[in-house]
Amino acid sequence: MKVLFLKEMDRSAKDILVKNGIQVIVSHSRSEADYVREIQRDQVDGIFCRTEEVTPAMMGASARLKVIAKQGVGLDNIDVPYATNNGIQVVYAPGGNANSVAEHTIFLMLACARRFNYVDGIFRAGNAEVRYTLHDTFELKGMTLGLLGCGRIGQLVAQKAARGFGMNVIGYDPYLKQDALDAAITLKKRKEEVLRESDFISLHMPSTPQTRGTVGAADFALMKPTASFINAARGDVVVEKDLILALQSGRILGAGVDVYAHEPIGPDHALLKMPQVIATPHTAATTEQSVKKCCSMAAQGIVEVLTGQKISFPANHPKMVS
Ligand SMILES: NC(=O)C1=CN([C@@H]2O[C@H](COP(=O)(O)OP(=O)(O)OC[C@H]3O[C@@H](n4cnc5c(N)ncnc54)[C@H](OP(=O)(O)O)[C@@H]3O)[C@@H](O)[C@H]2O)C=CC1
Ligand SMILES: O=C(O)C(=O)CO
Repeated sequence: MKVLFLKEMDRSAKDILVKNGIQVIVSHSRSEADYVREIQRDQVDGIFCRTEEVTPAMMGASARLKVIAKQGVGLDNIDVPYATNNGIQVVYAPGGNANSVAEHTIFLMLACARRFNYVDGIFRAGNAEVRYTLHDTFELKGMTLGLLGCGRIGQLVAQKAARGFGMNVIGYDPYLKQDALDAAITLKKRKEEVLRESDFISLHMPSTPQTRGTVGAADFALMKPTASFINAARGDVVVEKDLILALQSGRILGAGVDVYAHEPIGPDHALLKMPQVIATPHTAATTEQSVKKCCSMAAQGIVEVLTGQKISFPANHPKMVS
């Protein structure tokens, strides 16, 4: 049995697979055509990905393909309907990176509240007296955080924000009920209520055909002009040009952004040009703990599909789609 890693993965993934008699091939391809050639040549049983696209052409290139594994949570880079229709299982790592992303979200909020880019830039440029001219910085305590999407990550953010920082947390999630949620969150029936009442809006919903492009100018228009927008979920859920305009026009105060409509972005991207934007290059889940956990969970999923053996532990269990 052979599994193709679309990029190099953490050692933990390879160790689990090799221990279970599965050969690992690490790809050096960067284009769909090259991946297809490799998959065709090696007739692999599995594909292991991070955020690389896994397309029907790639899945169709090996008659032996039984499993796609994702080191992470968002499955928007995998054509799941194609996999399902062709009997290919998709395994992933729900919750595996939730704490890292929740901590990163808090970091983005704090950095916005303290105008970190501005202060850091001016300090490095030689002005250590910026405290005398600094304005518009504030504590998180007492502020209202509005979550759009209250799943695993949203609920962890809520716990940290409410219990760690004394924030009020409200949320919108059309698929969850109040009694299924962490007590830190007060669920609102309408997204508009959350947008109007919050000092921070933080996005934690997946990118799906239903959510793509659903946060735009009308939503930014409802936010307080003193509010900041945080996105460590997916860039294409937001109409990025509307976010840029809302920031450039001062319609909203700032933003903390980890994900973009088209990744990777270059140094000339408008979001990187604004001091009121704290930007990271999709690193919210990039911690040692999260990478190891997600790699192990996804690798366990591959072993279960390819060998039929159950090796998982309840708290660290991969989820199968299709
Ligand atoms: N920046 C990064 O590195 C990372 C980003 N992510 C992103 O974060 C997303 C959330 O992750 P996680 O919390 O673990 O996932 P979960 O599935 O646990 O939570 C997502 C929640 O959003 C809900 N939801 C779906 N559509 C909407 C909507 N229109 N409005 C409000 N809520 C909605 C979902 O409902 P339902 O389940 O019923 O669809 C679910 O309750 C991932 O899908 C991924 O894209 C995740 C990890 C790392
Ligand atoms: O888990 C995910 O969805 C990620 O974006 C990891 O980088």
